[in-house]
Amino acid sequence: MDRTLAAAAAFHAQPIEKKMELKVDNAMQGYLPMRGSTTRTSTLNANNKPNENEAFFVKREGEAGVTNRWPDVPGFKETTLAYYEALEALAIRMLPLYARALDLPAEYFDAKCERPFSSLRLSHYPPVPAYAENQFGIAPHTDSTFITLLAQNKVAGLQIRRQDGVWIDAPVIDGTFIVNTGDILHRWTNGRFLSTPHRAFNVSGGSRYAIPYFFHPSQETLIECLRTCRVEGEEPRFPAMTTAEYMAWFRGRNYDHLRKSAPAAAAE
Ligand SMILES: O=C(O)CCC(=O)C(=O)O
Ligand SMILES: [Fe+2]
Repeated sequence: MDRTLAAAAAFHAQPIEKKMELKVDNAMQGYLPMRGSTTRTSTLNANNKPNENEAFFVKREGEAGVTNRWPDVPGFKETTLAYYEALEALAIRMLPLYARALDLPAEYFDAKCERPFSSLRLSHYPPVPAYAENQFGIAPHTDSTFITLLAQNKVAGLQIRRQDGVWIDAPVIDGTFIVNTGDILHRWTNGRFLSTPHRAFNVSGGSRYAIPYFFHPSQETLIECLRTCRVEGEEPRFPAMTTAEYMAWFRGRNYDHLRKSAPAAAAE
């Protein structure tokens, strides 16, 4: 955790020209500049201002279609890949908990998440002394994931929205992870599991880094209402879509460099 947070700091400390050499591509690999995203998929808030953060994305090394881009930062590749592997293993170990909680066989999700279509995000939130109206470090949203494993931050700033609509500060507990349920699990369970609304600011006066690991099922896995999540005769609330289809829609809306090529379909 500490080493990966340090790698995030080292990456973002580079001059902007170096970072721009690895500018994010259509597969969401590389560097997303400041204000390069606006969280448009969110139904929580009319997000219309770009997010006050910059980020670097690492995808699953060795996965078909993945060509990670690596900066000239000593140890960066080794550190981030080791962290990636450890978090992938942790997420996979958690799958039986979800399966059992949904009255499914413990191994139900294992084969569907064999090659997780995941990513690691290394974000930098520069200090913003006073956020404007409707401006955030990252705007209110839910993640697209099955689950997100978010290493606890040394610098507070993450807030979570309770079901009654009140935003609360996520408690900072050293050495732990926050596990956020994402939209894929929400859809798969026909809305039974709620994806966690959250947002972040940085009013600390110094830099803030975050290293969420976004865990998704395999690309070809069909996310279709689980049989234990609806009663006989009830219609699924969400159309069935593969992980890859869902992600294409999600990214097309939120990331400026992908907007033109975004598929128009499938808005909820
Ligand atoms: O900065 C944080 O603590 C949360 C980041 C986040 O929610 C995201 O990148 O999706
Ligand atoms: Fe998030």
